[in-house]
Amino acid sequence: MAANQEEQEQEQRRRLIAAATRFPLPSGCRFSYGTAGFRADGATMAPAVCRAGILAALRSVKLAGAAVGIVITASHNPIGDNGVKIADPDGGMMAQHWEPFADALANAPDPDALLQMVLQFAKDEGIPLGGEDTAQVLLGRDTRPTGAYLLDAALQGINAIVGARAVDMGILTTPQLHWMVRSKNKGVMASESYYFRQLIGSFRRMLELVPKGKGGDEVAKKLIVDGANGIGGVKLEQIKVELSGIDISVRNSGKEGEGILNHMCGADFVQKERVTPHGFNPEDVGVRCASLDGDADRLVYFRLSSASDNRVDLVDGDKILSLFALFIREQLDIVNNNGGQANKSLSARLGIVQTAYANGASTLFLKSLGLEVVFTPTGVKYLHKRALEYDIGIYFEANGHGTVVFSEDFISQLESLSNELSSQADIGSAQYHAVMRLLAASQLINQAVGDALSGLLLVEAILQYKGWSFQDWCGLYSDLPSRQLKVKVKDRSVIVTTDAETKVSQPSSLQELIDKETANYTHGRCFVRPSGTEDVVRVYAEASTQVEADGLAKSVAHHVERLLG
Ligand SMILES: CC(=O)N[C@H]1[C@@H](OP(=O)(O)O)O[C@H](CO)[C@@H](O)[C@@H]1O
Ligand SMILES: [Mg+2]
Repeated sequence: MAANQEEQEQEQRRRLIAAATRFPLPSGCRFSYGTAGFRADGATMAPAVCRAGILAALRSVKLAGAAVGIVITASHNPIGDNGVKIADPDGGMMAQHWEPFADALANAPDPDALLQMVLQFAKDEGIPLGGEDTAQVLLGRDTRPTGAYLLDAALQGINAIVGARAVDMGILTTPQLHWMVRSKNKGVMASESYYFRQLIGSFRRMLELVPKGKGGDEVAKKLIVDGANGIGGVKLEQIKVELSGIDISVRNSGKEGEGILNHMCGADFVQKERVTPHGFNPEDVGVRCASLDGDADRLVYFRLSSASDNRVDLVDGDKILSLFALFIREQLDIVNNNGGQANKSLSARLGIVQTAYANGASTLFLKSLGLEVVFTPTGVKYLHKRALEYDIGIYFEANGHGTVVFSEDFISQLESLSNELSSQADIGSAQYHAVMRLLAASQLINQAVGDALSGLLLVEAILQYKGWSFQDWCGLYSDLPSRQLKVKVKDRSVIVTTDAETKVSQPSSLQELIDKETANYTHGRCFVRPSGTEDVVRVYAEASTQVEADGLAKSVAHHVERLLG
């Protein structure tokens, strides 16, 4: 072995031992890379975050030095929590087949075990350690107080891999960081100002394409946004002056003294509690409002129904998805039915992706439009992957996380059609406008991951295009009453599900009981699954009245307790 190579190997070993020694794993601590990466009390997270740094650098080396991302956030969870997740070079979640290694690495009991694990994994996966400039990792974090400390732990993890370079992108929304990773690998400027420019520019183009006479009055342009006292509010404050054609005021904006992150506010709170967030009052009755979560990757809309209490009419992820689907279908129809010239039509497979938590009324509505609707297990990584199988894939979780993904092939079809039409002086035609709207929408909506800021701007542009009020949108269909319950059991992994989590395969007696209970209710639907982020079993039930949905959820929860308690 060349002396130089031996030195580098020794250096690699030394660095890994040093990093692991600096952040020892407290005894009894166990991390699991779930749907949202590692997540726990922020004060206990440093060992997992440091090891996530090592992991991200290894992933970049494996992928020939392509940029990989690390986000330090615990999303909608309380301010004391924190977490870490890794973004792959395409801006999506880390490939699932690396998750078992992520778990093993995070739980390596001591520095030597960690070193052996990394060396073995590198050998098995063919990861060449010890080279120069072999990896780059972009880092972002949200506004949590433990963020700076954990960022340092992540940096030390990354620097434990020889040849890895860490780039701190600053305090960002989660989708901004995912966008930057994707952009970096596509050779686009991966800066915040470029991200903002893309959002602002494509939003402006969308508004320019609103038919004359639509677009609504000043009241329709008014929007109040609950920023969850997190980073989304901060960023929206930063760009709102540059967004013409819309009048945004931000509450719970994350400014000093305005309130606590995610406390009595934010998309998760509004969607679960169905009441106004902190900072809203009776004067807001009837105004269109939106709510972001703590890292701004979830978005829901709401309206305070009356001045006498704080209940809201909710527009959740399912209804945002429905609005997007209607809009895109309409544009495709305009493109394909205009003039009927076959050489100017677009063949596009449009697919809708939901999970079992999607309200049954939304699925019925989408299917009644003739759309293809498919289901995946819970978790963005499953939805996003499935959506990529279409020319245009639209996915949303009911809780407000989702986006619209366009295939590269479809984008080039759009671009050549727009060139063809403009060269034939067809730029005044409805067909040309529809093509331009689809192109602008593909620029506006984040292609890497669900993004509350870009989703909000697409919603606002579509409402103006359609000349729709909140009421028009909300009235697309009526949600079936539903209830979600959590059940604490000894070991939630005992439950195994199938058919996109809609059926329990083990213990089989449990599915029989669920079927029996469900049969007692009109429009009854019920499923149970172990949570991927909390130590609970979740029960979801739907029925034609709230009392019935509550009754079904409760009786099934009892069976879960009795069988697995
Ligand atoms: C019912 C529900 O809302 N589940 C959430 C929650 O997952 P669970 O596996 O249900 O704990 O957190 C995930 C990550 O944020 C999110 O993707 C998912 O939708
Ligand atoms: Mg989030």
